[in-house]
Amino acid sequence: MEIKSDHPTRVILYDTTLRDGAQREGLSLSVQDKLQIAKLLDRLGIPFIEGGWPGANPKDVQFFWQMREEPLTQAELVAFCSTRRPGRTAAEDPMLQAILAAGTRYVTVFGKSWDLHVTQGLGTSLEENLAMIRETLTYLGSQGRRVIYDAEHWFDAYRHNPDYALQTLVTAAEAGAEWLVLCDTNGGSLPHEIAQITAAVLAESHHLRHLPLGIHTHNDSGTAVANALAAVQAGVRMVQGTINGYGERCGNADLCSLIPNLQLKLGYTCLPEEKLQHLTEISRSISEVVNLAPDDHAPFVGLSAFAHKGGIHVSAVQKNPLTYEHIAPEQVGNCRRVVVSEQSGLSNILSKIAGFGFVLDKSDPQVRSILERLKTLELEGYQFEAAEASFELMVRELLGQRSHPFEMLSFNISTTTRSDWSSKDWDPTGGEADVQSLAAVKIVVQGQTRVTAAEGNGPVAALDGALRKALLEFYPQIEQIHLSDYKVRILNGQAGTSAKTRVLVEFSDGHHRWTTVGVSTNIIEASCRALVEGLEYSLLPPSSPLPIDYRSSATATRVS
Ligand SMILES: CC(=O)SCCNC(=O)CCNC(=O)[C@H](O)C(C)(C)COP(=O)(O)OP(=O)(O)OC[C@H]1O[C@@H](n2cnc3c(N)ncnc32)[C@H](O)[C@@H]1OP(=O)(O)O
Ligand SMILES: CC(=O)C(=O)O
Repeated sequence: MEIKSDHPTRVILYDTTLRDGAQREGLSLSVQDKLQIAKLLDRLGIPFIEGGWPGANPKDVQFFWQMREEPLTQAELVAFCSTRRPGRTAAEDPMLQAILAAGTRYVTVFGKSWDLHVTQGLGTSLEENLAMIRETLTYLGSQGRRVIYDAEHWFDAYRHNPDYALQTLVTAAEAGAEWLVLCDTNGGSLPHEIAQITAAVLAESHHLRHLPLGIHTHNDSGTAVANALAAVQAGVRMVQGTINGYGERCGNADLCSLIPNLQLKLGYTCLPEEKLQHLTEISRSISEVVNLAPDDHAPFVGLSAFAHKGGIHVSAVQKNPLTYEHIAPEQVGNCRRVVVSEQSGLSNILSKIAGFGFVLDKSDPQVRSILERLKTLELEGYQFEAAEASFELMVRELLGQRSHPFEMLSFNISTTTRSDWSSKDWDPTGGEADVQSLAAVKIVVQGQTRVTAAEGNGPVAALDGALRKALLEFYPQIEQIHLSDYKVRILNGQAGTSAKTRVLVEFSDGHHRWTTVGVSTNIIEASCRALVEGLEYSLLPPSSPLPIDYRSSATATRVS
């Protein structure tokens, strides 16, 4: 397929997550990860996917090799490399042989534009750098490769020595480049500078064989996306960036922001409309593959990008989403969320409890009592936006809809050490059971009292074990439930050992996750409250498909 920028509103996307993105500190991709990401980008409809620098490391060589077995469905896979080294021919340069061996139709070559880099980085003459650009591109062209030319440090180069910078671009154009990409490599430029310098390059188009221009920006000034948008508005037709803005130092231009801004705000076409709706899913899938927690606050695709917390906002959004949303979340495959906290008003409560199946009116005193209880508990240290399962149980309690599948009457926990504990080297893993906890619980389940005990390497594990022992007999589904996260926060540190502790416990049944909260001056009690609520929540019947309408009578009726 021919990838062209012949329509005035078409912007060609070029993804470099697998190359420049992989230069991010803390990110390391296996060949399998790279293959998976390439497929996700292909599915999103990205036309150019830069796969890596074959020859720079054996992993990238292997990746390109494997990609031959599993070709992409619509995207062009691109191999990346530098111009030849000074003082040798292109054909002799092993890097260029590795690039050819990668077997892609397109290659991207980066060359020096800034005289400072030529004399101090490469340690060669300005003439030799021009020869390196010319001979590399000519050689790759003679081997049947189509070349995208990345002009490294373009904007700094142009500011320092515009004549020489332009000579490098003219050289690349005359040597057969198909695209000239202006790179803000150090990420130091601001949008107005990008716009001015891009316009100056476009004014020289007749010397550049009227080749289309691209933009590649870094986020060191926090303006990578704005800079890329400024360049597009000035006339470039290719945008290079990475998913989630991964990249060296402060990252590259984030395609997850760029694409919707270009497409939904500025009227350019980058992706087919139906593909844009996959953006959130692809962003999160890629963060999963690279093993980095997604940024919840990322524009467009973050979990909180359309989460409304302030009561004023929720009230208005329910009347018309345009009041506090810049686009409809569905356009990028995200969704609107309402969170409950001390910042809530009645509208937050109504919206949230409708999700639990309860439909009430704003004028209903029960709604106000839920709101008041929420605010009182948040003052005591609870945090319900992070613990929606506890919030649902509290709502059910206040509406007389909490079923209490069991009741914990009391618990007793002891922790003992081995006799030689103080003389042993400390093992932070708890290793050889130097410390053991024993928990006993007394609970009533379906009218029957049970006393059970269990050991664990800590008090919470022992308590969890004892509770499960009692519950399994009545609720075998408890077997599937496990604790997936446990967070502790000291709320008033200055109070020392009598400070309040907030415990958040996350549970999972392998399909769903839910979180509960407990607050107490005693960390064991706070944990126990969160534990008990988490297990109780798992025993709630599945949400009723029809919400229950509390508006017309005291007795609940289903809304049809
Ligand atoms: C702006 C960018 O993001 S460019 C891409 C940057 N990415 C990376 O560097 C990741 C991959 N890099 C690597 O694996 C290694 O650096 C390699 C394999 C490329 C080179 O490794 P080495 O040969 O050991 O060299 P080293 O990394 O120490 O130095 C880089 C060399 O490339 C040269 N070089 C830099 N840019 C260019 C260029 N455009 N054309 C030719 N040579 C270049 C430097 O002058 C330096 O050469 P020198 O050793 O003669 O001084
Ligand atoms: C080519 C490239 O990655 C840069 O100049 O930033």
